[in-house]
Amino acid sequence: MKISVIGAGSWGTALASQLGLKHEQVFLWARSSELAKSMQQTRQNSAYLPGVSLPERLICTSDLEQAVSGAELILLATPSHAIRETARGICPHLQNEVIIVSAAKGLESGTYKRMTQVIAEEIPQLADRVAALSGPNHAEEVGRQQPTASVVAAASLAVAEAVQDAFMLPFFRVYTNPDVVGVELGGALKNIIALGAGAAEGLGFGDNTKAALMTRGLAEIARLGLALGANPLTFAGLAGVGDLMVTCTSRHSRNRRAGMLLAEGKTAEQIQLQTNMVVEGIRATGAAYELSRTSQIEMPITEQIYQVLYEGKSPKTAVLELMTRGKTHEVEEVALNGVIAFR
Ligand SMILES: NC(=O)c1ccc[n+]([C@@H]2O[C@H](COP(=O)([O-])OP(=O)(O)OC[C@H]3O[C@@H](n4cnc5c(N)ncnc54)[C@H](O)[C@@H]3O)[C@@H](O)[C@H]2O)c1
Ligand SMILES: O=P(O)(O)OC[C@H](O)CO
Repeated sequence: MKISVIGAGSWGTALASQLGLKHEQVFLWARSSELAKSMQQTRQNSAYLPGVSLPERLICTSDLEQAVSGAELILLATPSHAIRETARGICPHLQNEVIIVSAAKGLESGTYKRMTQVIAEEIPQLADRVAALSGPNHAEEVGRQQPTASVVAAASLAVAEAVQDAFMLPFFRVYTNPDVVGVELGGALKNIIALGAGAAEGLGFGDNTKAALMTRGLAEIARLGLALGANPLTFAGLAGVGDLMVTCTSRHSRNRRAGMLLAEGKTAEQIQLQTNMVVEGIRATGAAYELSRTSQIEMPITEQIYQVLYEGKSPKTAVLELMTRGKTHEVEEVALNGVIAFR
């Protein structure tokens, strides 16, 4: 089986190196020919995942046609803002039976679409063979083969199981879930709450504050998810609370670190310029804020983080406004297709 990983950032590199342990023909495509050459020679991606050795048989290339032609499984691991152009770029080189997996966690700016929707639009002939991989997965730990659980979502069980089979290793356990909407929204929206958790930490607040943000953050993620057609139970799983926990607390999280910089008074623009790595939560906040307005869903934490990122509000004021907003109930049950969900 030929597998291609498109995008040689931290996540693409970690997943390619994992797949290279299991499959004979694995290609890792980097946009930069220098990076591809250096990875091929040194067996390291020192720019994005230093300290992780790439398996000998992994082929690193910047030739897109070489990477994808004849592949049976293609993993798109660029940042979410590059997924549309990446899907468009691979399209002419594809064979019919290929499965495309999105590893990106974000929503498209302007359209607010999920990544599998974007891919299906660009490669319509494969719309029923597109899946999303998500969960509490930091590249730095997967690259070092630390026990990790992940979830693959696809409308077709056969597609989800094919991806599950391709990725399963003793240190990487993959579950399937038919709820593509919930899995993708969980992965994209937790980054917003992680910005808040980092900001709270940067302001000197402790564990109570972080727990409150994570719990109420999950409530608003589930509220929007429900409105957009997700199964609310997905948010109790790996792509929901699992990823929220890891991103809000891990030293590896770029979104959490970005939040800490917000607390120091840095702007979103300054934070992006300070790192070569993507901070998905910044764009996701804009998308979620617009979605919450059009769906008339209350997302107070997202709204405050939006105002900090895009309107210059101070994180301290945002915390005060969250704490002093009108009183409300914690749990409101709603019935949805026979499932009891919490609002
Ligand atoms: N890093 C992780 O631990 C992790 C885990 C799970 C999911 N993800 C998700 O995976 C996606 C990629 O994240 P990452 O951590 O690998 O990012 P990264 O910042 O480490 O690397 C991004 C890579 O994408 C490349 N890139 C940027 N713009 C591009 C474009 N227009 N076309 C092609 N390539 C482009 C960069 O050159 C770089 O190689 C994100 O959506 C992220 O949320 C990351
Ligand atoms: O480093 P972050 O904040 O982009 O998070 C990476 C992954 O999404 C964690 O699951």
